[in-house]
Amino acid sequence: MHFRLGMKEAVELKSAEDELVVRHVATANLPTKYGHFKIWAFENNRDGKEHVAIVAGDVQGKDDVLTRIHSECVTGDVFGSLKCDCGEQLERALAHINEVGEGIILYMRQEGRGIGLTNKVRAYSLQDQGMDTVEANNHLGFDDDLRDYSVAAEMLHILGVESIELLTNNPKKISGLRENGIKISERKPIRILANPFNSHYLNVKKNKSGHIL
Ligand SMILES: Nc1nc2c(ncn2[C@@H]2O[C@H](COP(=O)(O)OP(=O)(O)OP(=O)(O)O)[C@@H](O)[C@H]2O)c(=O)[nH]1
Repeated sequence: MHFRLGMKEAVELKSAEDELVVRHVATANLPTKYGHFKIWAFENNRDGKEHVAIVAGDVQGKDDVLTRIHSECVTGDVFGSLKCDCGEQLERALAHINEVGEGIILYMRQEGRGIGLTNKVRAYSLQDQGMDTVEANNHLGFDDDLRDYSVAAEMLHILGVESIELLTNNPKKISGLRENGIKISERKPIRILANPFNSHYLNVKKNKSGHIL
């Protein structure tokens, strides 16, 4: 059956769609070495960026859902770089959520704290010359951290969780999500052992960027 929309309804529908930043595109099964998950694909209507949620169990309508908001780190997540703590945190989170049997990882395409992969490599090159992670960003003309959590919050709203326990050491993630209407019942620390290549980076995160380490 087809309905023809009047001009007024069509305009109202268009503006409601325009307000949605992100839309859910597809969901599929994702068996992994950490356990069996569902993968939800999302697309940002404004910048076309693709983000995914990795979900264990049925989280719709649930409280205190164990959740990690993970920003993309190709070097750490894919290549096993020892310069940061990203890859290990992602693995820990996947294993932990699988153990609990219910939870969410949002994998946000915010590479390099939002500056992108090429600029992160530029920043790494400056770090090779002695700058720390914050100084390198600033030298390139960027703030330390360009991330915003409104898209992540919208994805959590679409997944239908009531409240979350957030796996993070970063207080800005907590305030950024809360500002966007997400209830966080608890922060769960995510502890990683330092190695000789990332210990300076972790100290800078603690002393300059406010991470709880
Ligand atoms: N610009 C820049 N980005 C980096 C560097 N090292 C790692 N990153 C990025 O930092 C981000 C870290 O993401 P997350 O692990 O989700 O966030 P976090 O701020 O460490 O907070 P938690 O892990 O939740 O405690 C990723 O996007 C990495 O690509 C660096 O030296 N410079």
